[in-house]
Parts: sequence; C-alpha cells; structure tokens
Amino acid sequence: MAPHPAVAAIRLAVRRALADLAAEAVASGVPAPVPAPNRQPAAVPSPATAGSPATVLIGNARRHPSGLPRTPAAADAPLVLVAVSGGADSMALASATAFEAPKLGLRVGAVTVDHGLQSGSADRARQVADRLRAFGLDPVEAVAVRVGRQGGPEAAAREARYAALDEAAERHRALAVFLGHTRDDQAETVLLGLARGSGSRSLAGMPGRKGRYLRPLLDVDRSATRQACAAQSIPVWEDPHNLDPAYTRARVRHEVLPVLEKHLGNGVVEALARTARLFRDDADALDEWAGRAEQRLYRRDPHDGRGELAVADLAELPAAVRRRVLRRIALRTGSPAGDLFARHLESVDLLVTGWRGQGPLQLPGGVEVTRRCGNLVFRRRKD
Ligand SMILES: Nc1ncnc2c1ncn2[C@@H]1O[C@H](COP(=O)(O)OP(=O)(O)OP(=O)(O)O)[C@@H](O)[C@H]1O
Repeated sequence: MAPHPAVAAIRLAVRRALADLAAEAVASGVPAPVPAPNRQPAAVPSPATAGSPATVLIGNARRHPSGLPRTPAAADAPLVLVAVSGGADSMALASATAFEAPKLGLRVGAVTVDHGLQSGSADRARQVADRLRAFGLDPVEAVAVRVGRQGGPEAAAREARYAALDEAAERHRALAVFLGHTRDDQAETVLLGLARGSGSRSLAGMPGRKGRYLRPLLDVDRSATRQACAAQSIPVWEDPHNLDPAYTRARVRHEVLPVLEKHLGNGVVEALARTARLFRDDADALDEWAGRAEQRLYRRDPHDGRGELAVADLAELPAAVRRRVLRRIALRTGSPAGDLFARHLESVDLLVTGWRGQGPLQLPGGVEVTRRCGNLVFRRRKD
C-alpha cells in the first residue's frame, strides 16, 4: 500500500539528505556503505525492542511502523544520529530516517535530551527512547543535562542540549546529527528576526546544514509531521513550552502567524521561508566579499594579536561589507559572537564614517578599538 502523502514527503526529504551524506562519506574516504538488501540481516533484536507494539519481528528483520519489513544496516556502517524531543517533528523525522537509512547502508541512532526543567521529564525521556528503539534505532540515548542560567532559560537549555548532542556525536563518531526543524520553524525565525530589526544573516534563518547538523525537514510543513505521526500511529509529546504565551516563539506560532495567514493568505509561511533562502544567498555573497576585503586590508601583529587597517580603505567599501569586515576583526581579536551586537558595530563604524575624535571604544571580550593616524587599531586589553 502506498504510504500516506505526508509520510512519503518526509521520507523523500530524508532520502535526499541521506544520499548527500552517503556520497560525501564515500568522497572523504569512508568505505562505501552497503545498502541493506545486499546483506544478511543482523542477528537478534535487543530485548528493549522485542516487546514493543511498534515492532513486529519477521525472522531477523523488523517491521517499521509503516508495515514494511526493514533490515538493519551493518553494525560498523556509518551512523546518523537524530535529535529527538518526542514532538511530532522529530518523531516523524526519526521514523523516516529509520525507514530510509538502511537502504543506503547507513545506521541510525538517536539522542533525546532531558533538560530536567519539568516534572516527570526523566520518565518522558525514557519513554521517547523506548519508542525510538522500537523503530529499530540503535544506539538510542536519553541524556540528562544541567541547564545553566546564562542568557535566559531558552538559550541556556539550547546550549546544554547542543553540548550533549555534540558529545554524543563525537563519542559515536556520527556522520551527522539530524534536527527536526520544519518550514514553519523557519518562518517563525524570519518573523522574529524582522521584529528585532536584524540584518540579512539573521533573516536567512536556520541553515539546512551547519557542520555536523542537518535539517532535512526545512522544506516540509509542520502539519505534515503531525499527519505522518497520526498515519503511522506514532505517539507524540507536545512540549507545554510550545503553547506557553510567556515564550516569544509560542506567541509568534499561535498568535502572530495565524493573523498573517488570515489577512494575507495561506502562503505566508512559504513566503517567509523563501525570504530566508533569498537572504541566505545575499548574506553568503556579502560574507565572501568581506572575507576577501579583510584579507587584503587587515594587518595583524602575530606576537601581540594587535591589528590595524586604513580608514580610507574601509570608507571605500559598501556599508554592508564594511560592517562585516569590522565584525570579523572584532571576533578574531576576542569579542564573543553571542555578545557582539549591531549597536557595537555601529559605533565602530562611526569611527570610520562619523569621526569627531571619539574613542577608544570598548567591545565585549575586552576588545578595544582606536582610530589613530588614519588607521583603526584593534587590540585586546591585558587587564
Ligand atoms: N530535548 C530534546 N532532545 C533532543 N533533541 C531536541 C530536543 N529538543 C529539541 N530537539 C531538536 O531540535 C529540534 C527543534 O526543536 P524545537 O523544540 O525548537 O522545535 P519543535 O517544533 O518543538 O520540534 P519537535 O516537534 O520535534 O519537538 C527538534 O525537532 C529536535 O530535532
């Protein structure tokens, strides 16, 4: 029987991401993965999966919730990890990855992070892990993290989560970690950026890929992940934070976007996602230009890390490129990326375009910028 259209769409998106990864792995020297149908199935399922309602054993192969028999990839096959919260997006992603990866000779595991911020969170993480084992994912880990206090609860939870995902990916030597962000998440990110007055890099939203992290569902609607889970009887957990109006993103999701859709039409989410793609191209081009300008203009003393560049050269650059050059230099001199804001760069830019003898300027991370003898001098204070 043909799968539900939402299931088919998600599998197609996942298949594309996996095929790129498998090709890349081969190009980088990893032995070519052997697709499952050419091999003998692996031996016995783990006891954790044996009794699960979503797992039916046929000989040594398991049945995926779709009903199709699924042969696990070889034990030494390259591994992809899926980051799973237990919500519909990441459960649909995990299910589709479990279905598609063995066909390409890849193994699939999962990590679910327990932030410890809600009562019963450890039990829920265990339940999510059990469901994932029932899909045939292996290894599956429920990792408890300690969430710090810096930068607000959402940012602190995110930082702890990515640290745990990085650690698991390193330990298992995973090829990649899949995240379940959808087109709707992308649209929300663009709207939030607009409301903050962000530039093109931020309006570019989340990248489809950054380092080991991939987002195969960025072109898939959130409604499809819900439909796919329902069609496959996959139980999902709704994070209460997603509904809590105390969180900005929840207000954008449940109050702002529905109003825009009501008045501007249903295509708003797709339009915002398109805006992200267009801005990404712009931001990439400007970053590349700025990188070349930095290389050409910036002179750095390798001993004390101090560097300078001519104000006249900076003044000739378009403002968007100049601000990027100034940001790159502030970062390499020691300003932490998370603390360096547009207002800092605007004040540095004024040393070039509106100088009235002001300065030196202090940037985050103890970085000092001075205009002296026709140059901008960047240095890190020793104190
Ligand atoms: N506790 C967690 N453990 C592991 N991965 C997580 C966790 N929370 C989020 N993620 C990953 O980050 C992605 C985005 O999460 P976020 O909470 O921002 O979005 P969401 O739309 O609520 O996703 P989901 O429906 O999967 O919960 C998830 O799809 C998942 O891949």
